[in-house]
Amino acid sequence: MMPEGSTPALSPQGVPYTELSHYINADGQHIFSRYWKPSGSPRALMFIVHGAGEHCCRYDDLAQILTALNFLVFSHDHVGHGQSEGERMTIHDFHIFVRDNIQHLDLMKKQYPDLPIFMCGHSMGGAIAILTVDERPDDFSGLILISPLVLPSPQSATSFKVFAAKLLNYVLPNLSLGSIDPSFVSRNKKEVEAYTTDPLVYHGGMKVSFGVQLLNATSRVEKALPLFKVPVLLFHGTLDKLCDIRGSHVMIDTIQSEEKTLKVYEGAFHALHKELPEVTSSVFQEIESWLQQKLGGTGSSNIV
Ligand SMILES: O=C1N[C@]2(CO1)C[C@H](C(=O)N1CCC(COc3ccc(F)cc3Cl)CC1)C2
Repeated sequence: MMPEGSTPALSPQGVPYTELSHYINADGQHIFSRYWKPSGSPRALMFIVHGAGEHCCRYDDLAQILTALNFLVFSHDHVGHGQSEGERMTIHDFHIFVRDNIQHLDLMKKQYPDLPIFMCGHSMGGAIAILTVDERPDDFSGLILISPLVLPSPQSATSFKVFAAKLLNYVLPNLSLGSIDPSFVSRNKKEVEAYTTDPLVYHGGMKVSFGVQLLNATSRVEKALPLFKVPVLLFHGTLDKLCDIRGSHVMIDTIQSEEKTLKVYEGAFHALHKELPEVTSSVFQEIESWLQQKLGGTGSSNIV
């Protein structure tokens, strides 16, 4: 029974959190979490980190591929996103995303203390992933990045816009910089349609204050790269207009990891895991073989 007079906390969609898997972050906010479990006992954990304005349930396809490899996949909606609490796409310090990531990581390490852990981040989620691994390098066996935010794209952050954003942040932090153009997300029309019609995706404008936090993130990422040693598998499309492919080239040239691979997809847009079939199937195959090689041996459900 709920204590006298208190109503159950509801998700932004009006669902009681008692009915949703979630954890409570350091600010007391309900963070919607998601788990995809393999049929057999898991041989490793994969922590998926979503990007700006979207949510973790958009990673169902990737999660299915991974559970078939006997990975237990877990993720959550960042504060201000999807089914988690918090004003939509509003953050006063980018590190909050990293802090909440580490809390979820520690919850899962407690439950599965002996399993290797990998992380996969897309776009802004790539920046969050890089900064999470940078804080806990010994906790991760590898990092997969799908068009990560390392350098802001010249479109979204011209030097004037950067200057204006930082100045405006003091006077009009809630001014909108405009919303993400769905046609930049993918060449796959069905995926653009899915993105545009997804009620859990935030389609409002990006606040100046959020843009400034993203710029903070890119400078923190650039400072972290020279000390980065975890194995990395990177993917980027040459026609990505949302996150500059130069960021992935800078990353692959700067990190100290012995194992580092960058796969470039000619002509591809931003969300490579939701691109034209030949791109997305190639990305999933590359991820599968990279993980199998990291874990040594097949271990997939079909016995060969
Ligand atoms: O499938 C997917 N992918 C998504 C959506 O759905 C793309 C989105 C995502 O994370 N980003 C795309 C937009 C980009 C804007 O960047 C800025 C804007 C203003 C500014 F001042 C400084 C920067 Cl850096 C950040 C990263 C996740």
